[in-house]
Amino acid sequence: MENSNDKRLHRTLVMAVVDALYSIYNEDEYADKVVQKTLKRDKRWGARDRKFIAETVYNMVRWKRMYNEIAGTKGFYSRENIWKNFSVWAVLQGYKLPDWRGFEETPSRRIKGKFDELNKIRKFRESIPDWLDELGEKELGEKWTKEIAALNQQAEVILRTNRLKTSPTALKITLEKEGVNTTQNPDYPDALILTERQNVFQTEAFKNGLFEVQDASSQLVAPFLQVKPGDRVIDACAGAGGKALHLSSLMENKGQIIALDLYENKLLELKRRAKRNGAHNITIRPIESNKTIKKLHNSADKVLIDAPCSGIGVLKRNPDAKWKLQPEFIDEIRKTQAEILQNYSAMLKPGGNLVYATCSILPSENENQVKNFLEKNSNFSLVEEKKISPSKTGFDGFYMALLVKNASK
Ligand SMILES: C[S@@+](CC[C@H](N)C(=O)[O-])C[C@H]1O[C@@H](n2cnc3c(N)ncnc32)[C@H](O)[C@@H]1O
Repeated sequence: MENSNDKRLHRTLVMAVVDALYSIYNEDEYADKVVQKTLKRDKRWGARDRKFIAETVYNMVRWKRMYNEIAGTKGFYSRENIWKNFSVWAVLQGYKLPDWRGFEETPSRRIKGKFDELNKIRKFRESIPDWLDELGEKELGEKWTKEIAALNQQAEVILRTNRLKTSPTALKITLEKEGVNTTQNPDYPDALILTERQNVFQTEAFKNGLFEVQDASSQLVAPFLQVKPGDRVIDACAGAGGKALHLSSLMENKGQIIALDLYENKLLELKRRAKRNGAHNITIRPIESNKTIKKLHNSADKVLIDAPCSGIGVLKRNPDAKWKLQPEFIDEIRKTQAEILQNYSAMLKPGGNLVYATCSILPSENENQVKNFLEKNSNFSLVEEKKISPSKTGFDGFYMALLVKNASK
């Protein structure tokens, strides 16, 4: 906790934070979208102002339960309650509270005492709902304590070099010329990690398709499928195409990638991104019914199932998901995962590779799904699996399993 008396709060910035939180809590809007919109509100805001708004909103969402407990504001989110939570945040950050209406009776010493007390209990310390804390402990045992702590750290901004257009070394130099400094990590060959958080979508390098923003763990999924130029690949849950674009780059634009998803709007976004990336070997196909899948039976050399999941592995990126996720949703998504794995694996040719991946760290969405699938499908075998731990890597939590469909059956 910082304790500097010259830290001052600026009313317009605090108002922007309160408005943003109001939208996130009451209008069911995603935190990242709300922050983006809020930052556009005043062109005079400089880099420090923008940083204050973005970081404060994320931190207040991330530690919401802790602030609710201290401020006594559980349950509903009137502006008055958001101001109360804000004053708790400000006291804990060492701000000298200005003489504004609403701040007069803030009990600074009691706030600090209550914080120390609650900090001893994991569900308060990590600011998560009871059910999530119970589920994490049930599934991961002792490991949960470290993982949830890591998932509460702010995510770094990571770029994936588009090798269809450039190399990581060349991109690093190009970005430096645009004022964006990055570092490399030998474990993630295509990745450039920003040394300082900034908006990279405005760079010419981005507009020219030289990179995409993609977490380091997520960058391990496409290479795990072991594609080669000329393959026919199905990306069965392609969404807006983070992995499909990477596959295209690994395939050097040769062969074919069929990108499927239930939602056409996501695939249309993929198409726009593919154009910017110069990725010409991706065809999009919305899944209209089981017929779409049946027509593709036994047709692919490689299948990627980047399955819909709880997203618990990417909480550092989406802290509002802690409040939006419901246990019933996770129960449903497990059923969907099992169905997808069973039905979509049939699109693979004998001898082909299948990768099942999620951005979850829960065994029930990961290795247990694969184990159940293998028990029912003796014509598949497990080649390798990777469980990516946020606490060990500092990046998102991911799971990926490489399966092969036996050639003889
Ligand atoms: C983890 S996201 C995919 C992310 C994407 N592959 C990427 O790298 O950017 C899972 C995707 O599965 C899609 N989905 C959900 N249910 C599906 C189903 N039954 N069949 C196919 N896709 C589905 C969702 O719309 C979502 O885009």
